[in-house]
Amino acid sequence: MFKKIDHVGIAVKNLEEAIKVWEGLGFKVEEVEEVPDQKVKVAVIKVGESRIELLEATSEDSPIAKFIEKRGEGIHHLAIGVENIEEKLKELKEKGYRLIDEEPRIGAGGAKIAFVHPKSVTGVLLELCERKE
Ligand SMILES: C[C@@H](C(=O)O)C(=O)SCCNC(=O)CCNC(=O)[C@H](O)C(C)(C)COP(=O)(O)OP(=O)(O)OC[C@H]1O[C@@H](n2cnc3c(N)ncnc32)[C@H](O)[C@@H]1OP(=O)(O)O
Ligand SMILES: [Co+2]
Repeated sequence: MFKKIDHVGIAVKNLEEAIKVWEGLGFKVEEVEEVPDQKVKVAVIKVGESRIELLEATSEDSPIAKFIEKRGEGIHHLAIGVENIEEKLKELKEKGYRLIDEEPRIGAGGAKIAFVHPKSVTGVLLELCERKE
């Protein structure tokens, strides 16, 4: 059911500056994409079978803006690749996990994504991600 760690999301104040820092480490940004539905701009770094997602808010009311206001820059969410996101959401709902998204939404790279509330997952914002590889 779980395929792999799809990506780790990192909240950053300024994407261009963050890209310089991460590329200085030797990583390579594959693409930069805006995801208006999530009010974010994303820089994707491939690391083996997983990714690092650098996230900048595109509006004041972006979840990333609120997160940085409260906690500063840092790890924001953990995304796990799943075979069938609808099935997983149904299972977690039945088990009483607090779903932020009852239905999947479209995320970076056209993946189907849905979030589970951090209060239900030991303080971790969990993203389920179904991606056509
Ligand atoms: C591009 C796409 C993709 O992969 O394709 C993405 O990733 S988009 C990535 C951006 N989109 C998202 O994050 C969408 C899902 N996120 C949300 O719906 C929101 O950010 C929530 C997670 C519901 C939090 O929003 P809310 O307005 O409730 O903020 P809040 O500060 O009042 O947070 C409520 C409680 O959750 C905690 N909290 C908030 N954000 C957290 C996070 N990222 N990790 C762990 N805990 C977190 C706060 O500390 C607070 O706990 P205390 O009360 O104990 O202080
Ligand atoms: Co993500």
